[in-house]
Amino acid sequence: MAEKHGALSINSDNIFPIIKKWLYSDHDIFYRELISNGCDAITKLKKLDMMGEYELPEGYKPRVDIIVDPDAKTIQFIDNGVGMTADEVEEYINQIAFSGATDFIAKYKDKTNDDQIIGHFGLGFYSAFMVADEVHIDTLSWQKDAKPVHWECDGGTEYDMQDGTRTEVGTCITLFLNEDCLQFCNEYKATEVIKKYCSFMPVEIYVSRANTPETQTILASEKLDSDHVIEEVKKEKEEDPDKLKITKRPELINDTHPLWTKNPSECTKEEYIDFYRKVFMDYKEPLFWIHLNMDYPFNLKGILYFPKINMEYESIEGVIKLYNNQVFIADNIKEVIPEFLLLLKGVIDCPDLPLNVSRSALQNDGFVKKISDYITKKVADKLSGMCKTQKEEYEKYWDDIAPFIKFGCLKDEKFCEKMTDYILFKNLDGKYMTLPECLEVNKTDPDETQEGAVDENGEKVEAEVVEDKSEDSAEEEKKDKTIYYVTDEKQQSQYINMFKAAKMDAVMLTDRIDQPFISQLEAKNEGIHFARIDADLTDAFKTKTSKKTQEELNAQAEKVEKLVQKALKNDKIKVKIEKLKNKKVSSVLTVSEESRRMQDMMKMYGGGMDMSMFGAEGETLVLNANHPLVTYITEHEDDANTKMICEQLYDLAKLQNAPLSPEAMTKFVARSNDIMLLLAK
Ligand SMILES: Nc1ncnc2c1ncn2[C@@H]1O[C@H](COP(=O)(O)OP(=O)(O)OP(=O)(O)O)[C@@H](O)[C@H]1O
Repeated sequence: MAEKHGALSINSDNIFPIIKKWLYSDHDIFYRELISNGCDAITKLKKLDMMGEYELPEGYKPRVDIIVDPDAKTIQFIDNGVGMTADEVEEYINQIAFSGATDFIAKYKDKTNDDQIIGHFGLGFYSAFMVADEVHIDTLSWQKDAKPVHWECDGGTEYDMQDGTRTEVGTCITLFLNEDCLQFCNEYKATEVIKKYCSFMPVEIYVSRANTPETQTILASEKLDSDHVIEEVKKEKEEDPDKLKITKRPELINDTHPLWTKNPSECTKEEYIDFYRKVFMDYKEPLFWIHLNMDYPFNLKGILYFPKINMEYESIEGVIKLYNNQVFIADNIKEVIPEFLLLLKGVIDCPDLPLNVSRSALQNDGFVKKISDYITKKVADKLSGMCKTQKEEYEKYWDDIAPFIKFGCLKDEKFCEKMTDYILFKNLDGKYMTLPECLEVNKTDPDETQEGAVDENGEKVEAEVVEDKSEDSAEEEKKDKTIYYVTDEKQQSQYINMFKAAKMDAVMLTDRIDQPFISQLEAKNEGIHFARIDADLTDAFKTKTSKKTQEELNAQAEKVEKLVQKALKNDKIKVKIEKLKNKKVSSVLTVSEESRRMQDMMKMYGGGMDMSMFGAEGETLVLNANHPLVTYITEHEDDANTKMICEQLYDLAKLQNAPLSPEAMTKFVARSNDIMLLLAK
C-alpha cells in the first residue's frame, strides 16, 4: 500500500479537545469501548467460521489482551478478531467512526449533567483520545491475502496510514497516554477499571504489565507455550514435583458465562449465592431471588436478589447493575429499572436497550417503559406466587421484604394492584394475615358479642337486655371493614389488653412507611378503613344498652363534658359516658383517626410549627359508667373534689395513650400526692 496521509473526514476542526474534556469524571470508559470492539471483532470472526467463509486456526482461543506499560506510558489492546483491511480502516475509522463521534458530540456537548447519556455509549473507538495524545492501529484482516495495516493519528485531525508488520489476524490498538492520564497504565488501576466494565464480557480478557518484574511458580507439567520461564525451582526433596519460576501470567479478568445467561433450571442455589457474594461483595445471604429470562418481545435476562434488610426503606441501599450484551453500562438507571426495585440488588442484561440516547429520551421511550413494566410484573408474580404456594417461607421473609413491597406499592400502581391481596399483616398474636383475612376477623356478630363477652379476667359479662336493635346498618358495615392497628406496642398496651379481652384483633403497623401505605390502601379499596387501636371504642367493649339507657348516659355526658372542659381548661375535648365491660377501667382516651393523621402529617411537613396549637383536637375522654368513680362525679357535680377527680381521670387515660408533657407530669405528680394526703387524713 502506498503511504497515505489524509485528513479525517469531520466537520468540526477540533474535535479532540472536546473529547478529552468531555465528561472528565468517567473517561475510564475508553477501556470498555476498546475492549468491546475487540470482543465484537472476535464474535465476527467466529461467525465467519460458522458460515464456512473462514476457518479458525488449530487451537484458536479467542482472547483480548490488555498490556499496560508504565515505562513507555502506553496501553495496548490486542484481539484475535476479524482485523481490518486498509479499505476498512478508511471506511470505519477515518470516516464512519469519526462522523459517529462528531454527531455524538454535536448532540451532547451542551447537555448538562442532569441529562447525561447513559454510560456514554456510542463514543466508540475515538474515546481513546480522551486519554491518549497519539493512537496507533496495527491490524491484519482475516481476508485471504490481506496485508497488515499500520495507522496512526496524533490527536489532530490528520492521520497516516501505511503497510504494517502484524502477522496474526486481529488488531492491536496502542494508546500513548497524555501526561494527565498516566494512572491508566498502572496495572492495578487498569485491573480495577476493567473489572468494573468487563467482568462479564463474552470473551476472555487478560491484563498484564509489559516487562513485569513479578513472577510466579507453576508445576512444570502445567507450563503453557506462552509462559516465559525464568528458571527451574530447586527441589527441597527428591520426591517433590518439578516446578518452574515464570514471569507472572496475564490475569484473567472476566467470567464469560455469567449466571444470568444460563437457564434458570440449570442454576443451583449455591451458584446464585456465590454470584451474589461476588458481584455485591455482601457476605450475607440474600433471602431469595428472581431469575428473569425472556426472549420475546424483547431480550432481557437478569437476576434480582432480595437482600436481608431490617431497617426502614430510607436506609436500604440496593444496586441494580445494567448490562448490554454482558457489557456493563451503569448502576441504578432509574429510567429502565422501576425506582422501587433499586432497593434490591441485581443484574439486568438487556441487549435491545437504546443506549446512545440521553436519560430523558430513555424516560420517554415506550419500549423502555415496557421493559420496566415487565420487570415489575415478574417481581409481583414471584411474590404473589410465593404467598400462594410457599406461605411459610413468605411469612419468614415478610418483615425483611415488607418495607420494600410497601414502597413499591406507593411508587407503582400496577404493582400495588397485583400485590394488594399478598400484603401480610402481623396480628396481636404474631400471626400473619392477608388483607382479606384481616377483614374477616373483626366482623361484628351480634350474638357473639352478647354471648361471648368476657372481662379482662375472662369472666363472663352480663349483658343488659336490649329492646331495639341498631338501625344504622351502614355504620355497622363500615365497622366491619375497619382494620385496627397498633403503632407502638408498649404505649398502646392498655388498648391491646382491652382488645384481647374482647376477643378482638389488631395488626402491627409500626414502620414509618405504614402511614402513607395504609392511606393508599384505603384510597384504592373502597370501604376499607384503618383505625389506630385507640381511635374508637367499638361496641365489643361495651355492654349492650337499651336506647333509653344510652340517652340517659348521653345526657349525663353532656353535663360532665362541661365539667371536664372547665377543669382541664380545654374546650375542645369531648366526653362520652359508656358502659364498658371491663369494670376496672375508669377512663379511656380515644383519638379521632382523622385528626391524628392530620396532626402526624403536620408534624412531618410542618417543620418548626408549634404542635400544641393542635393540642387535644380529636380527643374523647370515655368514662366508664360501670366504674364507681364515674358514678361519683355524675352524682356529685358540685362536690369540692370532683374537679380533681376529673383531672386525674383525664391524666390516667392520657398516660395510657401517650407520654404526658413535662408540665402535665408535674401537675399529675402533685395532684397524686394531694389525693394520697386525703387518704391519710
Ligand atoms: N478491534 C477492532 N477490530 C476490528 N474492527 C474494529 C476494531 N475496532 C473498531 N473496528 C471497526 O471500527 C468500527 C468503528 O468502531 P467504533 O468503536 O467507533 O464504533 P462501533 O463499535 O461501530 O460502535 P460503538 O462503539 O459506538 O458501539 C467498528 O464498527 C468496526 O468495524
